[in-house]
Amino acid sequence: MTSFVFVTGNANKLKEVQAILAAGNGDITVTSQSVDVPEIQGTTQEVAIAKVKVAAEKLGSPCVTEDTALCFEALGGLPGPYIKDFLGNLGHEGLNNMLKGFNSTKATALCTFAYSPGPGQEPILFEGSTEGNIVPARGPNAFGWDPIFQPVELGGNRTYAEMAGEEKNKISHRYRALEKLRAYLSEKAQKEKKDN
Ligand SMILES: O=P(O)(O)OP(=O)(O)OP(=O)(O)OC[C@H]1O[C@@H](n2cnc3c(O)ncnc32)[C@H](O)[C@@H]1O
Ligand SMILES: [Mg+2]
Repeated sequence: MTSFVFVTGNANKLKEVQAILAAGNGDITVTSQSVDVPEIQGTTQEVAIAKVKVAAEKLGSPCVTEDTALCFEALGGLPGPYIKDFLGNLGHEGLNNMLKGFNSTKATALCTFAYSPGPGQEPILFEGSTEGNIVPARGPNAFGWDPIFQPVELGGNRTYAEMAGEEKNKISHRYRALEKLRAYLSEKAQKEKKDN
C-alpha cells in the first residue's frame, strides 16, 4: 500500500481527499501535515509548483499539496488561484455581483495536485476540472464556494453544496485531479516493487 503526505491547512480538502481515496480500491492512503506555505502570484501551475517546493523543503521529504482555483469565463479566468481572497472579502453575494453586466456566468473549478519527490526535485502536477455556472447561493454553507457553483453535470440544477458528498466526489475537480495522482503513485509503487 502507498501513502502520501498531504500538506494543507484546509480540513474540508482533507476530508474529501480521504473520502475519495476510501471509495477507490484502497491502494493509496493519505496522512496530513498542516504547514503554513506562502502562495505566490502567477498561473495556477506556477502557484502549485512554488507551493509544493516550499512544503518539501520545510518537511525535508516527499509531499503533496493542492491548489483550487475558480475561473470565471467572463473575467478571463480570474479570480482563478486568488479565489480564496476574493471569497473572503466579497462573500458569495459579492462573487455573484462581480458578474453583473457580463453575459456569461460560466466558471471552471480547477484542482491542481502537486507532487514533490523531495527537496530540490522537480514537482509533477495533476489537474482536474469541472464546468459549471456561478449562481446565487443555495445549500449548506459548509465549504468555501460550494453554494454558488452549479456544475453542468448531474442534471445541472444543483450546486455543489446541494449535492451529497458522494455525488460531488464523483464529478468534482478534486476527484478528477486525485484520480491522476492516484494512478501515478500506484504505478510508481508497482515499478519500485519490481525493481527491488
Ligand atoms: O492549505 P491549503 O491547501 O492551501 O488550503 P486553502 O484553504 O488555502 O486552499 P487554496 O489556497 O487552494 O484556496 C482555495 C479556496 O477555495 C476554497 N475551496 C477549495 N476547494 C473547494 C471546493 O471543492 N468547494 C468549495 N470551495 C473550495 C477554499 O476554501 C479556499 O477558499
Ligand atoms: Mg492556501
